[in-house]
This record gives sequence, structure tokens and C-alpha cells, in this order.
Amino acid sequence: MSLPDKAFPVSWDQFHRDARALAWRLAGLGQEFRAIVCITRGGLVPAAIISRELNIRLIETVCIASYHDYVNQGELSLLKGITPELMTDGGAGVLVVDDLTDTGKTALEVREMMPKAHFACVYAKPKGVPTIDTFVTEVSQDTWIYFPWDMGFTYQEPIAKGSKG
Ligand SMILES: O=P(O)(O)OC[C@H]1O[C@H](OP(=O)(O)OP(=O)(O)O)[C@H](O)[C@@H]1O
Ligand code: HPA
Ligand SMILES: [Mg+2]
Repeated sequence: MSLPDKAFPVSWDQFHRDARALAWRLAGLGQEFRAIVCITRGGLVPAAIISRELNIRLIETVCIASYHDYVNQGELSLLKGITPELMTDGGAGVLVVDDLTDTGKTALEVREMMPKAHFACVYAKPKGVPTIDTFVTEVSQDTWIYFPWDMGFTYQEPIAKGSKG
């Protein structure tokens, strides 16, 4: 598969605002979370922001990789599971955080470990939406989200270059 046609670039500022908006939504649920489980690596950044906003200091990781060559999803590899103490009662009271859900496969894998946990991510594509309880912004399935930690400054061709006008 090649990169989807549409690009949704996200700056650090925008990501911070959107992750904070996610924290506001989660605060609005009126639920006390006993811990955050972040899905590495993408979940580390929103987890830092949400843990600060919601004053959650117990942070655990579940380490999963699936997009081995950036755009193409392969087999999911579970590199590190979740501590058994947090998986008691199906993960009730635990907040699972990721940067985005795309096909929903990653979230479903973690849901099998903690069916009663609350799943949150900043961005969602339609296929992944049913796997998530709370998110901020939906983008179409044929959009690629460019996160600031994957980006650098590069030269951009002028729009007019190559056009007949
Ligand atoms: O809904 P899905 O189709 O499963 O895709 C979403 C997952 O893909 C990305 O992680 P990736 O596996 O690329 O690893 P990374 O977080 O280390 O970049 C992203 O951070 C999500 O965790
Ligand atoms: N952007 C970045 N990483 C991803 C995406 C995306 O749209 N989908 C799955 N991993
Ligand atoms: Mg990830």
C-alpha cells in the first residue's frame, strides 16, 4: 500500500491542544481512573499530557508494533504486556491511551486484555471508531495523519511549479 492521498499534518501545538481537549472530555465523564495504560509508542505523548491534566500518576505501557514500514500494517507484535494488577476486574477503572485508531486492530488487541477499560485516543478513522470510547477528531479512512515527532522541515515545491499558468 502507498500513502493515502489526503494528508492531515499535526503540529506540536495542535497536538497539545487536541490532547488537552481529550483530557477535558475524559474529565467530563466524572470517572476516577486508577491508572493509564499507554499503547507505545504513539500513546506515550498523549498519555503524558492526559496524566498531567487528570492528575493520574500510575502509568503503565503495553508495547505493540504493527506498522513495521511506516504505512503498511503487518502482524501485530506484542513486545510487552500489562502488569497483572491492572488487568484485575477486566481492567475496570483503567484508561487506555493511544495517539490514533486506524483499522482498530491495535485497540481490539488491548481490549481483549482489558474488556472493561476505557479506551481513548486523540484521532480516529471510521474503521477504528467502534473500538474507542472517547476521541477528539475523526478523519477519513483515506487520510494519513502526520505526527510532529515523525516530521522534519523539508523544502516544498511552489504550488504553481509545473502548472501551465
Ligand atoms: O488501528 P490500527 O490500524 O491498529 O493502527 C493504530 C496504531 O498504529 C500506530 O502504531 P504503530 O503500530 O505504527 O506503532 P508506534 O505507535 O510505535 O508508531 C498508532 O500509534 C496506533 O497504535
Ligand atoms: N498516521 C500515523 N501513524 C499511523 C496512521 C496514520 O494515519 N495509521 C496507522 N498508524
Ligand atoms: Mg501505536
